Amino acid sequence: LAVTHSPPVSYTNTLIPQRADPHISKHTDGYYYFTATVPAYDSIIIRRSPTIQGLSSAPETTIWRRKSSGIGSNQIWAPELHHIDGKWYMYVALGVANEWRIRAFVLEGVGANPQTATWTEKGLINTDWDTFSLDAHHFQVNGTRYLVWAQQEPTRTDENSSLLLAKLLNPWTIQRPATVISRPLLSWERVGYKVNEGPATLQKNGKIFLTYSASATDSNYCMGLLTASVDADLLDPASWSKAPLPVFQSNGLTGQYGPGHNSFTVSEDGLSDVLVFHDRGYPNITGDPLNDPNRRTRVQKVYWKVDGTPDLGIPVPDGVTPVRLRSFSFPESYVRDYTGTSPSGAATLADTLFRVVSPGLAGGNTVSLESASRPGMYMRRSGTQIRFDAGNDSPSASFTKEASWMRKEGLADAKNGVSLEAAGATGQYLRVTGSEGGLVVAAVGGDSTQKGQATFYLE
Ligand SMILES: OC[C@@H]1O[C@@H](O)[C@H](O)[C@H]1O
Repeated sequence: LAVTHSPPVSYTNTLIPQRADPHISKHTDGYYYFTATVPAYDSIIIRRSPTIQGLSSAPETTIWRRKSSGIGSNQIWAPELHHIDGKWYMYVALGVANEWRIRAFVLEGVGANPQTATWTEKGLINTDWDTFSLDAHHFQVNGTRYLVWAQQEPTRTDENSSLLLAKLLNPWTIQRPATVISRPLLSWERVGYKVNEGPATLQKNGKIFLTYSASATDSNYCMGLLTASVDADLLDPASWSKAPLPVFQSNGLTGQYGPGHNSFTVSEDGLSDVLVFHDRGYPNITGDPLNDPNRRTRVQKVYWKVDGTPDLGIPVPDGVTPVRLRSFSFPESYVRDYTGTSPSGAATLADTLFRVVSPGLAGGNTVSLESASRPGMYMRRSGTQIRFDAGNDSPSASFTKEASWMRKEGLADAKNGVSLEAAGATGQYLRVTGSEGGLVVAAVGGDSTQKGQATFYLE
């Protein structure tokens, strides 16, 4: 299985404050379309931009507003915009005033640009049960259109929602009966509320990866992963295997809490998969988390494991998204963060994420590598060894120099690779010593092995 390697992405988080359940989709007109839940739960908005980062400042159009009575006169949750057979469809959960009655609903939009399209109501998605239903997501596999959504099963009222799947007869009508493909049975799915919701899909390597969110929408909120083969009978629950542990969750070191209700899109160059999700920048919430307006939209790159499955890693810190440095000499190993003077054990994706700080701590045209999983920790040379140490507000001159590097063309691949020469130590380069990721700083002569050890690909 060919592992997907793609150039780094560069986005700045937070992308959009106070926008939850973010849905970004790239359309054939070259625009990214964004919709999400607004804190007042009273309208459906759309933004568009030729770039993902541009969505942060793009004007927001309201295409639908809360009604005075009936369905749509209360919560408006988790809209998703899909273009199907030449028309736009907005899947959204709508509530009814003065009662806890939320149901999945569909709007249809006619017009090239959904911000100016003519929107009409196609009505409720008629499922088998008249119960709490939300977070409908449309996807297509081998030409068949499916809808997956969250709904409370009438026989399991001690739980809030399971994930249901059905074929679509048309964009607003499912083929019944639907199939339950996942229930909130694992401990991490049942903290605060017993929830499986916010499904999203990504297809690659002959597989369909369905992420979903679990537990209450506070810092316990996290994401799970269901996987099936694209050739399987997706309506057979046995076709889906569930990851036993969360694949994305709160991270105190990066300051990200309750990440979830994601969508997937692709980078501008079309080469990278991009995870779009919401979280908060603080763990503690007073009152019902749904009344806290600060779920914000964030984006980061999806990496792929050698077994062809997605690796979401950790929610990265605020600021510019990090990169990985893959070794030229040891193609499946990466520069990694570690404590002490050498790495031990297998590296996680998180260990290999670095922010390229430019200019570096030594200023000028140096760069520094800051660990994204341990913000504030910098890669520095200590004699011929490499350590990761905390920079502080007034780092010593020796620290800034030892933690700064000259970014050069790759010694073994000038076109695509990079090499890092120690600032203030001409000819001394960062070199990886083996597939376990040990690092040294040493001279590189004409020897191709040494040049290879000193060359990295940014991802
Ligand atoms: O944001 C409103 C709701 O909160 C989450 O629980 C759901 O996924 C979403 O529909």
